[in-house]
Amino acid sequence: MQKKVDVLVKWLQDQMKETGVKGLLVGISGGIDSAVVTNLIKLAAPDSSLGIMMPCKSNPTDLAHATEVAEKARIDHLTIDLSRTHDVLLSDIKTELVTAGLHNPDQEKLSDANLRARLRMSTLYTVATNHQYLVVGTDNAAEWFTGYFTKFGDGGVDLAPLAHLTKGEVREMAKYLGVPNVVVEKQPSAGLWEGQTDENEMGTTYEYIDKYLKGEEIPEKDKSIIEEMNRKTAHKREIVKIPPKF
Ligand SMILES: Nc1ncnc2c1ncn2[C@@H]1O[C@H](COP(=O)(O)OP(=O)(O)OC[C@H]2O[C@@H]([n+]3cccc(C(=O)O)c3)[C@H](O)[C@@H]2O)[C@@H](O)[C@H]1O
Ligand SMILES: Nc1ncnc2c1ncn2[C@@H]1O[C@H](COP(=O)(O)OP(=O)(O)OP(=O)(O)O)[C@@H](O)[C@H]1O
Ligand SMILES: [Mg+2]
Repeated sequence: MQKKVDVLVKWLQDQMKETGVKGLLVGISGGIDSAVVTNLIKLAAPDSSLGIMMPCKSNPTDLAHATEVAEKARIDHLTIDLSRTHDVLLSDIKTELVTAGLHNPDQEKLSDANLRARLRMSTLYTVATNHQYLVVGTDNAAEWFTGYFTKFGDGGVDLAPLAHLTKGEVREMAKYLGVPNVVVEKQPSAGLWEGQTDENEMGTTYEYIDKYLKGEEIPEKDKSIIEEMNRKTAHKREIVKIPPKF
């Protein structure tokens, strides 16, 4: 595991050198992926790394876990609460849509959720510009393959160091790096609405996604969910589409 950590830390340091930035930052959610990235950026840039907690009508336990992660990693951190901003922007958008007779209530929960992820992205880039840092993302191989992230939200980052690690490998790395147990053991959740868990929403499990990625056998039903997610989200892994030259 030390070798894997060394490879990722060196890669992060190389990216800093190549781009000439002064440091690295990450959003710390209280979940395991950002906990691992927090530790990696602190190792890569001990004096120029930053974690940002961004509750947005979130469960207060998540902020408590995020604070534990940051304190244990001894990383500089700050909290920016996005609840009020989210309320204002969402209600302004909704008012205009309702007035124009264009509001679609069936999509309300998802657009509310994705706005949270995109406000976090905007916040991270605002601080990144201020500090001349890069924004480090937390997507692991399972999330990257299935496209289980918000396009230009938590997917809108400069670097994605965990993109080749399965969720199981992220968990092993978290234990190795000393991430608090309560974070290692909790259910993965995007925290975008009350009671959301990744596995419930996806309709399959990280265990099956990890197995699939390692070329192991999994039930046909899960295989088709995973392949369908991958197919439908191809656009999230590409840069913006442009028309052919004319
Ligand atoms: N074929 C295509 N080519 C180009 N663009 C295409 C497209 N199909 C949709 N789009 C665009 O993409 C948008 C849909 O993508 P997107 O906005 O990402 O939205 P969508 O994939 O519908 O939702 C994001 C999913 O990621 C989950 N999530 C989000 C954030 C964090 C985490 C987590 O694990 O922490 C999970 C969230 O719970 C939800 O299930 C459409 O509104 C459209 O603008
Ligand atoms: N409340 C939050 N504060 C700061 N950053 C957040 C918050 N919620 C989400 N994020 C950012 O969005 C990323 C995507 O969330 P995601 O849930 O996939 O990762 P995680 O919470 O670290 O791990 P897990 O998938 O196990 O819950 C987080 O890793 C973090 O960088
Ligand atoms: Mg989470």
